[in-house]
Parts: sequence; C-alpha cells; structure tokens
Amino acid sequence: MSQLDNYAPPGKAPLLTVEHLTMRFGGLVAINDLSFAAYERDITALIGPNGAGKTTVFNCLTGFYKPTVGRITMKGAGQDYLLEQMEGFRITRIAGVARTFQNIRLFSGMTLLENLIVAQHNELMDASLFSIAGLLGLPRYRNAEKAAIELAKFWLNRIGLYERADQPASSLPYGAQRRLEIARAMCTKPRLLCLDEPAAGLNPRESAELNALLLSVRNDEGIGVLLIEHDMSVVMKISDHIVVLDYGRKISDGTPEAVRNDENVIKAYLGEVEEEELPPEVASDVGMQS
Ligand SMILES: Nc1ncnc2c1ncn2[C@@H]1O[C@H](COP(=O)(O)OP(=O)(O)OP(=O)(O)O)[C@@H](O)[C@H]1O
Repeated sequence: MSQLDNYAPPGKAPLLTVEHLTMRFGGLVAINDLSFAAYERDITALIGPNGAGKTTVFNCLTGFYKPTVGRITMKGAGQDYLLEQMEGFRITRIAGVARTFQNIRLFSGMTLLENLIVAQHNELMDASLFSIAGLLGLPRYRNAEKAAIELAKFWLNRIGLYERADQPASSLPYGAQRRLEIARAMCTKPRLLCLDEPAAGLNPRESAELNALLLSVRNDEGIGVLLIEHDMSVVMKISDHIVVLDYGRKISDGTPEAVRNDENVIKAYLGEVEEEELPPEVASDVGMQS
C-alpha cells in the first residue's frame, strides 16, 4: 500500500503521481486535496457521479487548467516532470502524456491516415528543420515522413480500419471514430494515455472492441492508461485500479473488487437507499449482487 492509495501493484512503479491537487473556480471547489497514483502498465479508472471533478483532473494533468494547489509528477525515462509547471504542448511532447476528449475531436474532413500523420506533426517539424529540409526533400525529412506513415498504418491495422485509410474520418461509424481517436493519441508515442469517457455512446459490440483495444494497449505497448468512464461494464472488466471521486474528493480507491464493495461508493452513486429497493439494472451497474 502506498501513501497515496490503497493500492500498490507488486513490481510496478507509479507513472503519474497526483499529490494534494486542488482546483477552485471562484467559490467552487471542483477538486479538493486529491492524491492518487497511476502505475506503469496499469489501467487506472477515475470514476464518480456527474460533476465529481473527473474531467477537471484531466484538464489539470494536460495543462488546460493550472491547479490552484498541488503537485502532478510524471515519471520520465531519465527524469521526472512536474506537469503543473509545464505548457500543454510540452506535456504531450516531452512528458509523454496524451489524451482524448469527451466529445470526438477528429479532423473530420481529413482521411484516417492524415489524422494519424497530423498527430506526428512535432517529430515531422523537427525532421524538416522547420520546413527547410522538407522543402528541399532531404533524406532526414523523407525518412521521418516514411516512419510517420508506417506508424499511422500500424495503428490503422491495430484498430481494424486499415482498409479505410483513405476515407474521410467523418465517414466512420461512431465507435470506429472513437478507436481512431485512441490511435491518433497513440501516434504521439505516449507513456500515459488519458481517455475521457471513451465508451460513451458505444453499443455493446463496440464497447467489447474498445475493451480489447485498451487491454492490448496496456499489454502490448506497455504504457499506462488513465480512464474516465461511466460505463461500469468497461471499468470493472478492464481496470487494474479504480479511484472514486465525489464532490472533488477521493472517497475510495483500490482494485475493482474492493471498490465495488465499498459502502462509500455505493452511497455516492445511489444515495442512502436499501439494496433490495434498487432496480436490478442499477444494482448490476455498480456491481452489487441482486
Ligand atoms: N472552467 C470551469 N469553470 C467553472 N466551473 C467549472 C469549470 N470546469 C468545471 N467546473 C465545475 O467543476 C465541477 C466538476 O466538473 P467536471 O466536469 O470536472 O466533473 P466530471 O466529474 O467530469 O463530470 P461528468 O461526469 O458530468 O463529465 C462541476 O461543478 C463543474 O461545473
């Protein structure tokens, strides 16, 4: 057990450490003294009722908001990065944190392949020496461009959309657009992938495909995944560690098994009702036995 959590997986180190994070908007305290860790090669889920502060945590991690108080440390290969002190684009580029958003934000008029190449803009700009090498067609740029296309094709294959590489992103069904967003984030070669409600609006088959994709990202790429999700069929099946927020505070954390049996979690989601009064679909949503 760590100082921050009721969870410490053997043989794994924390990848992201959030300590005493507080975020105020005027008089509203959206996050209140929150501490937790997300471990390497783990899927960590951040759950909680609407308005609990989950997206605000993501916005603090990824530079959209500057926290009022707190420290957010991302472990790097050679050094640690204090994310609250970094500009947003450096958080992706240098600290290796990528994210998706609650609403799909693809470049809808671009093809699938182009969406994945745009994600590699930073590396391509470096290789082009800010356009000179690109304009002259120097090998340095040509090689980088080839590598970017290869990586894009690799991810299109992984998400089962290789055949549609040249079609516009807007032509994809909703679930496939979600997978493309994850592939685009993976093309930035992150060490931590942050996903804001990736299962929202998916049908059961698409949810199952998403689960398989996220497990393969964890297992095959060996990176950490931090997930905000309301769909408990996703959270309980694939998470290694769950952190539960309510009104900006952490009310529980641990393995799915520990969290689903925690009285505080059941109360936060359902209020003080008796278990036998719950409709069966609600009881199963929070993992309670009916
Ligand atoms: N930029 C902002 N300005 C003012 N209040 C904000 C801002 N962003 C978030 N909030 C408030 O902070 C609280 C937490 O919001 P947040 O979006 O983080 O919750 P959430 O857990 O992600 O909710 P949901 O599950 O509905 O997406 C809410 O009361 C919200 O209205």
